[in-house]
Amino acid sequence: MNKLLSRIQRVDSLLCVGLDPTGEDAQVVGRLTEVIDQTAAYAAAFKPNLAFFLSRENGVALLRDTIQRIPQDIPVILDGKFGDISNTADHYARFAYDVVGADAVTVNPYMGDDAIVPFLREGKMVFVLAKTSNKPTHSLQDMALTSGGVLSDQAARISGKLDEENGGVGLVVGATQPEAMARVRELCPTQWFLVPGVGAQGGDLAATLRAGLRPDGLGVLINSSRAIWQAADAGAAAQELMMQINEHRRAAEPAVSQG
Ligand SMILES: O=c1ccn([C@@H]2O[C@H](COP(=O)(O)O)[C@@H](O)[C@H]2O)c(=O)[nH]1
Repeated sequence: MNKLLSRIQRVDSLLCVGLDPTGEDAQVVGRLTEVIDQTAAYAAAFKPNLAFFLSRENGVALLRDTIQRIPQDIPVILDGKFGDISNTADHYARFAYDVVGADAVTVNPYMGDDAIVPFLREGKMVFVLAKTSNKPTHSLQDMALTSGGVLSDQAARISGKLDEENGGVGLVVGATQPEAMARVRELCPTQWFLVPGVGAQGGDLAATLRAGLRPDGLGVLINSSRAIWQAADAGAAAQELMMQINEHRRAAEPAVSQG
């Protein structure tokens, strides 16, 4: 958490650069290096998605080398959407933190706090899936609870409780449904949101920031993966998105932190 805050303050950015490497194995290391080097100046964090590494021969080594390439002061969120019984989750946590060197992970809360607790470690962050950016036909997240609200509210509450007890727990909230984000922000007024869904998925950046930003102008990390990876100039794409985010933050004055 401190690493994230320090980084955000140093670069005045809420941009998370997603690393979902596609393309031939022979080119991928070069492209990863290029994207990291060109975008690092604008990145509050990087988010490699585990699937894009595991789908390659030597994917774990590629992931570890990629994380090592990222400047040390930039937090790395490993998007693995982990979620299993605690004994197994403990091994996922060792993989994420000790084997590949991530600073944070994404976790699926379907199996309850059991699946999340093993990832709570001093100095690390856990982003719990709450309201994701996809819009499935049959959505568990939108199922009504007899107690009122929907199932994703319960994920938000679990993450809030764990954050109160341990610190370092945020949520994943997609940018594609700003009204849902406003609801999660109401339930979780202080926590950090990792926000995928702008760029390739078409999320509305302005509406997302209006709904998700905390009064201090912080609290959201806007992720973009394909739109940066596929850009002819990844650095320019990242800089442009960082500037757009900051314009919207500034427009949401008065309480915005200037860095
Ligand atoms: O709700 C979610 C949770 C995670 N993701 C992941 O974020 C990136 C988004 O990629 P784009 O290319 O910017 O669309 C990708 O790794 C997803 O698996 C998400 O999209 N939505």
